[in-house]
Amino acid sequence: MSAPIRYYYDLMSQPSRALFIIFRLSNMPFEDCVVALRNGEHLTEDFKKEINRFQRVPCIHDNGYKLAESVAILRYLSAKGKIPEHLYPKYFVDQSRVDEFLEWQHMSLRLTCAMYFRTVWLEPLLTGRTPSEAKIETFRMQMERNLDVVEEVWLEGKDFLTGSSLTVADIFAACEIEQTRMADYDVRIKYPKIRAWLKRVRQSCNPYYDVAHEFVYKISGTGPQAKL
Ligand SMILES: N[C@@H](CCC(=O)N[C@@H](CS)C(=O)NCC(=O)O)C(=O)O
Repeated sequence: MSAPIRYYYDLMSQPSRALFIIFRLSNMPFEDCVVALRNGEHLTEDFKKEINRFQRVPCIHDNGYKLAESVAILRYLSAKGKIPEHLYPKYFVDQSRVDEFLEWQHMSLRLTCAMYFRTVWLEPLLTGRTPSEAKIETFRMQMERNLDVVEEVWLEGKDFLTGSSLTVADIFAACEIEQTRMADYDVRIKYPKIRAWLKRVRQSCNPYYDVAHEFVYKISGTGPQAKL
């Protein structure tokens, strides 16, 4: 029997949380390798040489094979039979619908939610400088253009992003949207479909969803009951 994969992650990172939840739902054993981004643990030469040449999380080591990029990791483990079909379909047509979302989200939902989070929460913390209202507004508008697409296109007439049941697409998306809580953004106010969908995603993924988001809840001061 081969050793479990080594999973390098930080639950402050959206794609790290998504894979964490997916691995747990898949009953896939992994060796916990927590990387504290806030302490710069990924910025050392050792990390670059031994763990991930891109100096980011998430990444895995599978019996010496090193792989980064959350979506590549997901596809690799699915090809190895580690991810159940209901989460990431094997039939190419169904799979392509999930892939469509995974490709779409990188430069739209992920980019703009992450930029909003960075501008409102992370950069002030790192630099001590407060962003201007105009800058916050620009990033909020860019993010909301993509939240509009989730609300009006992806969630049009269905309970989950790609159909009637939960897939990895929902998990990746929810983790990106949850990140904005830490920047005091409440997605529930403008987006009733997203609000109801997030509840479904959380229910379908718990207890792992709440475990993965513990830190997000704590930082945002919004406990599980008060939220979504
Ligand atoms: N496209 C990559 C994104 C990875 C990524 O941006 N990771 C961030 C955390 S969410 C990171 O490690 N940042 C550290 C840094 O940039 O210094 C994926 O999906 O895995």
